[in-house]
Amino acid sequence: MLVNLGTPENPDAASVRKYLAEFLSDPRVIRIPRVLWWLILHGIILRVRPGKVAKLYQTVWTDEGSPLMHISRKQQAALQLCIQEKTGQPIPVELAMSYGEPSLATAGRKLASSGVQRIIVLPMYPQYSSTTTAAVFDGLARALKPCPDLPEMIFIRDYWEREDYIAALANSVREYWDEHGKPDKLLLSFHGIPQRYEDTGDPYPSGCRGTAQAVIKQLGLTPDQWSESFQSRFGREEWVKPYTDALLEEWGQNDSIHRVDVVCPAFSADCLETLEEIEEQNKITFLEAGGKEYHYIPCLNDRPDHIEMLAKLVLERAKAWL
Ligand SMILES: C=CC1=C(C)c2cc3[nH]c(cc4nc(cc5[nH]c(cc1n2)c(C)c5CCC(=O)O)C(CCC(=O)O)=C4C)c(C)c3C=C
Ligand SMILES: [Fe+2]
Ligand SMILES: [Fe+2]
Repeated sequence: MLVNLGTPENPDAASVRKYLAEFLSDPRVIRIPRVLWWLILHGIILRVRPGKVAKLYQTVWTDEGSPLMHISRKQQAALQLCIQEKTGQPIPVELAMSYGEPSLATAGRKLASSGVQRIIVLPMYPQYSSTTTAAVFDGLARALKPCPDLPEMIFIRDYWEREDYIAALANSVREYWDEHGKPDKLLLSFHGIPQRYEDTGDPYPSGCRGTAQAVIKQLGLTPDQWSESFQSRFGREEWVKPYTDALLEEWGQNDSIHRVDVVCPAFSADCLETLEEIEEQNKITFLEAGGKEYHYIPCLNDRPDHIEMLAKLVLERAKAWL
């Protein structure tokens, strides 16, 4: 079972409101006292944000729907094919989303009721976070509550330390540079979390820093040729730094930095946060601050080396079962 975050059904305010209401009600995501948060969420955020964010979704929406959903479906199909080729067995790959459809409940019950007795759960987050990976765990446990006969389950916690994952990332950057030349700076921009979450034990930022170090080592870049940063802040509290937008603004003003390339290794699939925030908004930030050239390097999506890596990851865990 592949699991990703989820996305609105349509790029309109009503769909985005429904999606945000579910996402932002998860105590793994927003950690402030429930009653206070309920008042803020329903009193302010869900009145103002859906309309604004729906417009952003419209800029990245495709004929096949939300990029995140469309790419997740392609990953699902490619992984199923790859596993079949490797094992000779038609092992079903189900797709589920933490928020929205196909929900963990829909996918979990479908598998359980079709007689599946062993499930490998693969949250599509290379770096573990309490806000994402643990939310999948909670959601699955909740979804399976009505099920009297639980299947056996393996829950994959993270996979950023795998050599083949790091190699796929490095390959994607190298291939991009073969075609488009090299930048003055490579920015590895990861989705952020509040600093308070790291301070109270969420290991996600350290996983991101570890990922960056490993990729950079494979690319052979020197310290002046790259940076890591954290994007997609939400709310007023301090998030993990450095902030992607602030760093790009600073680089734009720097006369010796003409071209920047940005890659987003915390995302296994392109989505609003990469295609709108990084590819569109932050490009404007960098260019308006004085930068000359800005390139966004896509996520691993359904690249063959990504799918191959995911298949190996899953089959290694399933070894005792096959
Ligand atoms: C590594 C993955 C992610 C982490 C960690 C993460 C933490 C996190 N996110 C929010 C708030 C929002 N995120 C939103 C979109 C979004 N987030 C991720 C991934 C991670 N989030 C993805 C893949 C997406 C894109 C979904 C899509 O439809 O394409 C949004 C919705 C958009 C918006 O309103 O801006 C919010 C809100 C918090 C608060 C958080 C950690 C505490
Ligand atoms: Fe997010
Ligand atoms: Fe965002």
